[in-house]
Amino acid sequence: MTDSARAFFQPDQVDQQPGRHALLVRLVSYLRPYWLGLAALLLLMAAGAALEVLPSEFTLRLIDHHLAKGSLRGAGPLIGAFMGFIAVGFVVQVARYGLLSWIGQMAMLDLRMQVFGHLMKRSTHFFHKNPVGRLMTRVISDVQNLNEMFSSGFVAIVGDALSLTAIVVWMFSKHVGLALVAVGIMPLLLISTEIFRRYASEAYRETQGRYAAIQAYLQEQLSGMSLVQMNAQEARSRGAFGELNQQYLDAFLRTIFAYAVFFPVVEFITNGTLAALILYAGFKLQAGTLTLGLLLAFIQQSGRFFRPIRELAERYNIMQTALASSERIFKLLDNEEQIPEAAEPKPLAFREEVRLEGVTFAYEPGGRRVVRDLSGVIPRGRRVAVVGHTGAGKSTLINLLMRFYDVEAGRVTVDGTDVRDVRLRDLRGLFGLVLQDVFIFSGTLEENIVLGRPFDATRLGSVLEQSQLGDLVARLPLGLQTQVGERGQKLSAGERQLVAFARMLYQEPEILLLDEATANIDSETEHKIQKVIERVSHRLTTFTIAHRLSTIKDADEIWVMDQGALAERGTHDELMAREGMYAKLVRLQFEGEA
Ligand SMILES: Nc1ncnc2c1ncn2[C@@H]1O[C@H](COP(=O)(O)OP(=O)(O)OP(=O)(O)O)[C@@H](O)[C@H]1O
Repeated sequence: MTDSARAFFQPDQVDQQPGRHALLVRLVSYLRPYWLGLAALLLLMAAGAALEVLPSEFTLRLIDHHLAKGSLRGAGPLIGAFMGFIAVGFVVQVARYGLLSWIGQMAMLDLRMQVFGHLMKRSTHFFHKNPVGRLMTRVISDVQNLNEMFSSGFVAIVGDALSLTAIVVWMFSKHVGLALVAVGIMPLLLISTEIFRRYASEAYRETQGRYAAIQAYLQEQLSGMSLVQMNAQEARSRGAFGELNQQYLDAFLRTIFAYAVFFPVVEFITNGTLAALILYAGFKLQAGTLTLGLLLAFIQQSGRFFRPIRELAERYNIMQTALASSERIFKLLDNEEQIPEAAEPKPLAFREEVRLEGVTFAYEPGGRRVVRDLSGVIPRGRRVAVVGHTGAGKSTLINLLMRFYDVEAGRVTVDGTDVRDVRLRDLRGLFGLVLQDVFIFSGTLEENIVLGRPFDATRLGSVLEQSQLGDLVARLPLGLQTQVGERGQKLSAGERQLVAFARMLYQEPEILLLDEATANIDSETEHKIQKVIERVSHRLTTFTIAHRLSTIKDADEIWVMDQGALAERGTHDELMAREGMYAKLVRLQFEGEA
């Protein structure tokens, strides 16, 4: 992998250590709509905690009151009550689990929708900087981590704390000495948990970032697999993937090491405490100040007592992962890279012209100017074509017209109104865009043409005919209802382009923006399409970018771009007579074709 690619796929590091408090406060705000459910959950957890001590109470009574006397006579009500409590405990557990999952899932749904909605408003620039796989991790894994935090971290810690309190209260109420021995372990456990936490948390954060990097790389490689295979780049791809995986593994091994040491240490401490408990009880039993039933009940209870403390580190990790996830999600939600909407949008009317006035633009602030002081008019109903060398800035003009980017200097106007002063959707609604790279959604052919706009069978029929798609539809057994596959893979490149044409015509735009739009179509179909364009361009305004100059000979005005500036403009005949850059381009192409 090259250094630049490596940098692109690196995990997006969060700038600073998270302000935990602020993160938690912000996270909790997502639970606010479900406060009633949360209150019920708290009650259920309190009931669950009270039920925690019941088995020990049962052991104690059964042994001391019945078994110690060598008979189970009269134990019926005790056993009956215990069974009853088990049934109640069962219902409480089910309700608690159900409610917990419901609240968690609802909050996650809200958050996921918010993140997706936020992504939809980001600018093209933002998407060029952030790999798709990484953004997918935000919406899927990171949000899922938050759900884990809610169910296994945050709420579980509250549940554990309630259980611990119930157990400690029970222990002290039964035997202060034994209770002190059991509780005496706590500082030791807490210290070892803290040491573990410090070591593991950094490695854990890194693991998460590395994971997102693998996902981002994988997504890109899978999308471009045919290119990889075509160029025999499998070994290189595998190498790069291996490198990312190795980094993930290294980080992961560090967390595993922490676990490998931590759990035996905790086991050692808890077993030691159990031994101390039995030793202490031995003396007390001899002295007759303790019953066997109480000792067994204590041992039983101490198992429940250690479990939450032991799990604290696990819960902490879940919290840590989730906090890192929330930090990344919030960083994304706080990203404001978007094309700003006008504060007081003006109405948009296109009756006369779209005008570029001294437009200058660079993709990166302070970077190379891709368009330089360019002025031009696209009058309504006219056909303007742009030609020029590769990289001259032709497609960039489309980006500026549709406001995928904003100009650095100068302005773009529609009937005198700056495009920055009108609503984005109004502006973009003016244009119908057909690019060389057509994006097709999975779904049916019809869905791809109508694209969520109101269905109109007559319009669809006319569009099919105009875009020369009718033949294809007639050939397909399911016609318009044919599934086109992911990114339209079941269609040929030319067919995809015809679909893009149909989609654009169905939209009924006022201005057609065509960027190399007929590049993938065979000559015969292209000829037909040119006829369509010609026909619609009598009622619509067209702005065409073309490499094949024969297709734009009839344009009302041709702009010849050179390194971001307009080198020449005029009709085909005028430009040919000028013997300048355009004439040279035409001649070159003519010779090439000959
Ligand atoms: N998103 C981007 N970020 C940075 N630079 C870009 C970006 N898109 C395009 N460029 C650069 O801007 C310049 C103009 O690109 P543009 O796509 O407008 O050229 P073009 O004239 O349409 O070329 P072609 O005929 O090959 O389509 C190119 O040098 C390109 O490298």
